[in-house]
Amino acid sequence: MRKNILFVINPISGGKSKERIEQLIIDHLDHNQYDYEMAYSNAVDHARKLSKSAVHLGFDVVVAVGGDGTVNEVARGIMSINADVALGIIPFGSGNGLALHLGIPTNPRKAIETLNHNKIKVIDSAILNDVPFFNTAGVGFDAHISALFANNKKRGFSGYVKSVLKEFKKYKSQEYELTIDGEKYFRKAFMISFANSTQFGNNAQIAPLADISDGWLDVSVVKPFPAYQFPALAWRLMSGTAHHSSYVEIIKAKEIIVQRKENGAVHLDGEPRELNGQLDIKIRPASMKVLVPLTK
Ligand SMILES: Nc1ncnc2c1ncn2[C@@H]1O[C@H](COP(=O)(O)OP(=O)(O)OP(=O)(O)O)[C@@H](O)[C@H]1O
Repeated sequence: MRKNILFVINPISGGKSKERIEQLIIDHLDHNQYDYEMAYSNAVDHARKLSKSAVHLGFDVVVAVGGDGTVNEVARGIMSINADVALGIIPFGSGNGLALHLGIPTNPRKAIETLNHNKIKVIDSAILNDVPFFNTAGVGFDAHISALFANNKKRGFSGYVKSVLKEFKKYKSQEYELTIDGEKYFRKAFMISFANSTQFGNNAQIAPLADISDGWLDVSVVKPFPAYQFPALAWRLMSGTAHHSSYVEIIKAKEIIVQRKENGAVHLDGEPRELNGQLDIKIRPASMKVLVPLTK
């Protein structure tokens, strides 16, 4: 049976031109299987609305052409109406954490070909104060960076690295009270990630043992560390060995309540939100269908 597929293209994600994408879709999508349409998001939250309308209209697949923020909006749009509709991803962001975790090629032609294979993986998602996320959420330094980076017109990896190095010198770790599945943990932390997948993006693995379909989140607490340890920790992230660092503690969780001494930025899939007071994070097992490569 033929399927209807909508491509939701974020024109600004990753600071990358999307000029070629329409032609690549025309050339490489299997037109025997799919009737396609394309739409461009024009502002924050528009991709969610486009995706929601597509599901209302009976589309079978909605594809996010962008990074984790676009994936988040498209997936939220799907989930709000009918979680049986599949999410596709053509990675075009700065980090592309979920796509990289799922093995979706960063080459756009290959990512389009992945859609033709029709292989579905059912993944978990999670909610933070009722807002869904699919890859990682967090508080502390990475949320602070995502808040700064969101106001920076120049997206992309090099801008990100510059912000990280500049802010690292100034940032102060904070105290948190975590209630993880009923048990209390008091931690001073540089940052805390609530990881559904292994990585934030760019293969930086904050929770190397996370499994996106196991019904658990990995809470990864990065403790305060001396500046000279920064390169060693960065190496641990990039080599998938963060769990072996004495500065990293990882706790499996289904529900986490976070109390903070000071309010501060929170990120969901890399996009910042100002959320004050208590944070309540819960896993939603097997709640989203994603088109993935045959090998996954
Ligand atoms: N036309 C637009 N103008 C401004 N912002 C937009 C537009 N369309 C979408 N957005 C917003 O762009 C934000 C960033 O998108 P996205 O996260 O996909 O890219 P990225 O941050 O470069 O990649 P990653 O999250 O993988 O690092 C999203 O939060 C989305 O709401």
